[in-house]
Amino acid sequence: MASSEEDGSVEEKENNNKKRTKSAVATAWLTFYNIAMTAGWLVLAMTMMRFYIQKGTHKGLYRSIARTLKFFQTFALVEVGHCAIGIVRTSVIVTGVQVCSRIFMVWFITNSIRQIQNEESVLLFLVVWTVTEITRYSYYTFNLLNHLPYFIKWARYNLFIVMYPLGVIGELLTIYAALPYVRRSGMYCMRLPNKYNVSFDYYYCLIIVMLSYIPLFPQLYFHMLRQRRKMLHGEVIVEKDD
Ligand SMILES: CCCCCCCCCCCCC[C@@H](O)CC(=O)SCCNC(=O)CCNC(=O)[C@H](O)C(C)(C)COP(=O)(O)OP(=O)(O)OC[C@H]1O[C@@H](n2cnc3c(N)ncnc32)[C@H](O)[C@@H]1OP(=O)(O)O
Repeated sequence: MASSEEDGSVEEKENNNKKRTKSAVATAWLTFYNIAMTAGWLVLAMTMMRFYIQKGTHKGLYRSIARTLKFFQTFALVEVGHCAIGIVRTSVIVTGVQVCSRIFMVWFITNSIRQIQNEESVLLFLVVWTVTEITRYSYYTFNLLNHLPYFIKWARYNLFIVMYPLGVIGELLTIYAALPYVRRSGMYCMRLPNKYNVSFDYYYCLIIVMLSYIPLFPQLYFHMLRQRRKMLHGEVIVEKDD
């Protein structure tokens, strides 16, 4: 009996040690990740401001930041992994939709269709994303370091109220502007007959993507409103599992 109790406590200690090491490694990685992402989006903000001050126009701005934007926005895929392995307490689905829709906007819309890169709507979502991500990653960083200034917490859980709809407007207007070019060029389309016997029309795919904002965006927005109530007003919220 005594020996099994001893075994139990040794096992428990080992488990606790493993958890501690795992959480120390996870915290170190998350701190590094969030600092790198804050820095990346700050570089984007500074490049955009410098471009606008020097040229006095937003035309050509996308080209000047394209590489940095593609790198940091694509790297955010790591966040889906963070949720999947459980080192952050966020839904894989919510994070997955958020990150994938952004990657889609960058790679399959803005980067692929040169003719729309100078649209005002592109500038709108770029500015909104940049402000949001600098706030979000600096919030996570200071939070992990246990030195979170209240104004960053306030910004994280208030700015999105306006920024989220503005970002969505920018994204939807950009996809809408892309439609005529996609239709005319037939890009990413597969017409029958072909050896795979599959037909795909990117134009209709884009219309479906636009329509999918109707059910998906409110879920992300209400998720953030619940987070806001929890973080700023201390409300206990029971979330359903994925
Ligand atoms: C393939 C084709 C796809 C086509 C799909 C088309 C449909 C698309 C519809 C979607 C529209 C999206 C539009 C969007 O792109 C527009 C914009 O973004 S505009 C700019 C405004 N945006 C925002 O404000 C973004 C808000 N969203 C988010 O912040 C996150 O992405 C989200 C995952 C939605 C929510 O975040 P989360 O659930 O993580 O909330 P919290 O920040 O409160 O965090 C919860 C806890 O997790 C800890 N955490 C999370 N991440 C980290 C991290 N990196 N490091 C450390 N800790 C982290 C956090 O601290 C919390 O922990 P605790 O509860 O212990 O305090």
